[in-house]
Amino acid sequence: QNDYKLWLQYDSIEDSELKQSYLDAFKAINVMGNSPSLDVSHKEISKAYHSFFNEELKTAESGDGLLILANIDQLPANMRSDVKSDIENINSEGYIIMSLEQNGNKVILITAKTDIGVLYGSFRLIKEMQLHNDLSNLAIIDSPKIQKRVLNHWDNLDRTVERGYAGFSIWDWHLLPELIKPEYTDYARANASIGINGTVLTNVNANSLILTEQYIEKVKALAEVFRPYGIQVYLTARFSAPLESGDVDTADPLNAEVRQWWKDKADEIYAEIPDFGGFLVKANSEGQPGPNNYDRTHVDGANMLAEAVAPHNGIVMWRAFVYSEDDPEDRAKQAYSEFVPFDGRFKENVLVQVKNGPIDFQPREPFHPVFGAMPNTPLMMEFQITQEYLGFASHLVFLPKLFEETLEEDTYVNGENSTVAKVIDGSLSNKKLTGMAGVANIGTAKNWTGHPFGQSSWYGFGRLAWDPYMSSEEIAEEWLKMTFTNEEAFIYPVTDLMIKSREAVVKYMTPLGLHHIMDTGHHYGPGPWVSNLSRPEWNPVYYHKADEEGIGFDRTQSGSDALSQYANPIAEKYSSPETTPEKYLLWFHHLPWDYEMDNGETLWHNLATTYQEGVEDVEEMVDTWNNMEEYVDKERFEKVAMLLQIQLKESKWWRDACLSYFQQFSGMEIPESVPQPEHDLEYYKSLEFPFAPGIRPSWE
Ligand SMILES: CO[C@H]1[C@H](O)[C@@H](O)[C@H](O)O[C@@H]1C(=O)O
Repeated sequence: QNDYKLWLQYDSIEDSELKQSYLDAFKAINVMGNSPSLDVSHKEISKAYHSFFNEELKTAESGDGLLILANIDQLPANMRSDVKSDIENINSEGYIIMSLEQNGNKVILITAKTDIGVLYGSFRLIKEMQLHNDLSNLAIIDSPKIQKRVLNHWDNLDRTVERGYAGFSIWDWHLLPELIKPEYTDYARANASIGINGTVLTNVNANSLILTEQYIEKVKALAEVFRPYGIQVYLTARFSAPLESGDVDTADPLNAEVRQWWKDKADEIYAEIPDFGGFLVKANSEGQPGPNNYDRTHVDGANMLAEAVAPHNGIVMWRAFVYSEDDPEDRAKQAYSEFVPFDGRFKENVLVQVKNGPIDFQPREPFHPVFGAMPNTPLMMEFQITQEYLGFASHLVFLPKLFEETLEEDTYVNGENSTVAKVIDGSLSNKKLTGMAGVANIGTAKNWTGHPFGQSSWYGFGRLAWDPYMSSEEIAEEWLKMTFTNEEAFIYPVTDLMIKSREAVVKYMTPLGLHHIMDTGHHYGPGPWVSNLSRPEWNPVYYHKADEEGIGFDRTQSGSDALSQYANPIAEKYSSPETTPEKYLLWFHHLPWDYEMDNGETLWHNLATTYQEGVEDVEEMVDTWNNMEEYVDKERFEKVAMLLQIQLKESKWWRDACLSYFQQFSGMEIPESVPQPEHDLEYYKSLEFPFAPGIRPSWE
């Protein structure tokens, strides 16, 4: 029950002084105007009120302690003038929450330029109470800094979820449009509460069936549930859909009939779903069709779709996650070389969607060099909330810490302080269209995300999409208070646990800049020995390049020269191992096992001790959590405790398997402070995981 409610627990407020102060400030509600979004705002506030105070929220026209909800257009003139200058400072989704005097009464006003702004303000007021903040003198003005804040569901129409570890897809296509599950509304509430305003319902490895009349009707039903919550639906467009429909015999983006097909398709969708968001496209990547099949470019493909949705204010999110034959020696270079030459040639309503790093959602990657390198193209950030490479839903990893690290990185393209966050919010080169996408970790699991702490990464993604300058610590604290309890003796240690969890996973999986050494195609557990996958770039050996000489990927001039895709001073600084941050050492350099590091010890020694530190970090997480029993309900306490034991066991598995494997090449002893591996290498190699389709995608 608790676990289902996510961060919308609305725990009853027990502290009598606090409760009284809230009841003094907030006695009744007056919703001015009428709309579905105002209705759901009213409903949500009433629900929270009842839950906090065990009292029904009354409506009233006036009086002391009144909460007024109104779009600015509905406000009486005197109140409008009270917030006149603030209104100029918010955007169409922003809101104002103000304590005001009215005819001798104290009231709280939530107002905005749109009803969705009022809804966001309503969730904010509720949150102020969840956080136990003071309500007596409110002056909150807030607007999202990024426009398109979108979840990407890698959900297939058969309800498997690619890289999903929390059950099946929540979209019950078979029973739609008739059966509208309460989960759809709860999904919308949760997303609206953190400002997510878009959802791509279908997998980027797309199925063109979703674009047929039968499915559009189902999509429409979901769009209707989401609309009052300010959430637009988007679909993935399979590039070969016109061809597969049988209407035309090509999908060439420069073919007139194909262009017309997409225009007609867009018209058909918009006739049913007038606020349809647009398309997300994975083209010419991992077996997906695309414009290259017809010797056309990504620009040709994206612009064709952009033209089709433009009359309806739709957008196209065109993914930069592509491979290229041009730089076979280094996959990290491929997206840059495929996309940067097209800078400035995409239509206005195209966002190029770029993963945070140049490889693939690793525990740690340097930022993607495309950020900053396409000043004339709107770039959308793509983060992965589901933990494909980070222990699935069995490991506790608070991802906002990872997201924050990327957003804070300095690209230096316009001098110092040209951060990735500024690329994404458009401020660095004055972009009109901005966006951030998160690959969802949501499924039919009773608690939505499998691991109870997986909810915090969903929550944190939403918060960072709203404000990419937020600190991950603040996010963790908010989430913990809203999800569990406000007790300080719980909040401080568990915030700390969450913050450290990200570095822990880096240490016990891929320390010192190692990457993509996970097992075969499912990516669960260690597999540094894997070398038999059909594409060389899918094999761990391609990335760590361990041999008798050393370990690491040389991306300097003497190697793949991927470093030259970054601006100076990065390119210069990272060209020598001495001046490369240790966290990226083996990302950029191939170094001998006895290379001496800052602490005077060899690379091998540091590799081994860092693996061990990762294990010790998890031990600390286990201890911290075990001390929290009195603050958490039994069900969630025990679930997290058991999962942490799995994480501990698997951190040792990672350490032992990787050190056994790498030791064959280093020929050096495992330092004394690190336990000897429990098994021999053959044992680790022999472990098999027959994961279900979805977790292991069908394109492999
Ligand atoms: C949806 O496909 C995924 C694929 O499962 C995954 O292993 C890889 O990380 O990225 C692909 C992508 O982002 O397109």
